Amino acid sequence: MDYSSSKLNLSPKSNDKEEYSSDPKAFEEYKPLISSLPRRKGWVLNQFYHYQGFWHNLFYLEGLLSAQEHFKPQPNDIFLSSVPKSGTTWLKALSFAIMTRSSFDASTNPLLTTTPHECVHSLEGDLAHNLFHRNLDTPLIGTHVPYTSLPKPVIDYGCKIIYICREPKDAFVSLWHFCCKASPKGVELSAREDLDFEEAFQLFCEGISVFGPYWDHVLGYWRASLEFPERILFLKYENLKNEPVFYVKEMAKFMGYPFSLEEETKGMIENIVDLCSFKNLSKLEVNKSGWLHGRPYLVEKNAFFRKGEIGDWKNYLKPMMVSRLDEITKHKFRSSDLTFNVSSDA
Ligand SMILES: Nc1ncnc2c1ncn2[C@@H]1O[C@H](COP(=O)(O)OS(=O)(=O)O)[C@@H](OP(=O)(O)O)[C@H]1O
Repeated sequence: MDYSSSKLNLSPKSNDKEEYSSDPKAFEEYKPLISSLPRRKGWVLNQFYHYQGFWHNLFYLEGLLSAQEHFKPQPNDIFLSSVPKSGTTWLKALSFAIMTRSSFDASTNPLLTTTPHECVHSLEGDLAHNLFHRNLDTPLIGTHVPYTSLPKPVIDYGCKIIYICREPKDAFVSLWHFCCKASPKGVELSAREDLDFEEAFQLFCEGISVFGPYWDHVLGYWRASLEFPERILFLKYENLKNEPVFYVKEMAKFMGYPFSLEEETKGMIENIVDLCSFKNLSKLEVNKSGWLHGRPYLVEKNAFFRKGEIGDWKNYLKPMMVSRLDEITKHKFRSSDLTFNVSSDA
């Protein structure tokens, strides 16, 4: 099996415009709708469009519209869903390693030579921009699409979904760093307008971030997971970080690939946790250098591996910012029993 993205023909072209799609004609039909949507200044790309209650950049919006119209899942597909910067890369790696563990040993796993984002393609990104051609060997699909915007067959077929979320202050800090490393196509990073931290913070608080409002995205999947617990597994980055073995076991059970007693005794769960750890993945050559293709902006693969810690917000947010974000989180989640440890000492 070749998990690289080369088959997908998603390499960035040197003349890619700032807001491009892989084949502009493929999305022509969505132009009238898109041009009628409310829009705002985005973070990396110029515009965010407001669609079905969430903010999207053009590339992913076109992908989403196409997925809503054309995408047919297989009933055994498992969707790995998240708001950006909540643990997507890690979730992809873990799910891929769980699902493929009988096909590979420690020295042959594709994760050693292929990035997690190329092992598990994204619905509104890679797949939608490549007419949904996919590798059916591993029925895993990544997505940042909000629950209420998922293509209807994903819900109707009862596809399983694993959702990961992260404490919002850490998610914001991670997103800001990532956006500083991403550059619109055709624009040198050094020539790019700086992304002002305070301005990004203000936008994030107003709900204007990619696939945001952040809180609404989390709440959508949280409520759905309470309604359909057999179909949606809701994870928090912090819990996965603190108790990886427990949660990897839960994930495998949920996915329908439970660990046998023999596998557990042999330390298979620990092996997967180690393979997919930040420490291990971030030092692999494949994740250290080169560009990740198939994105609407230019970004190096190492931008997906920064620190991988809980509580890095303490190094960036002023006290006023901390209380503002904590207040928004409390307010937004007030009618749910969803909590993050929002105290400033977390
Ligand atoms: N294996 C592993 N373990 C723990 N943490 C990890 C791992 N891989 C990536 N990361 C950290 O996750 C942050 C990136 O978030 P995402 O993967 O959701 O980004 S994306 O949505 O796919 O663009 C980003 O967090 P920050 O370090 O806080 O910026 C990454 O460093």
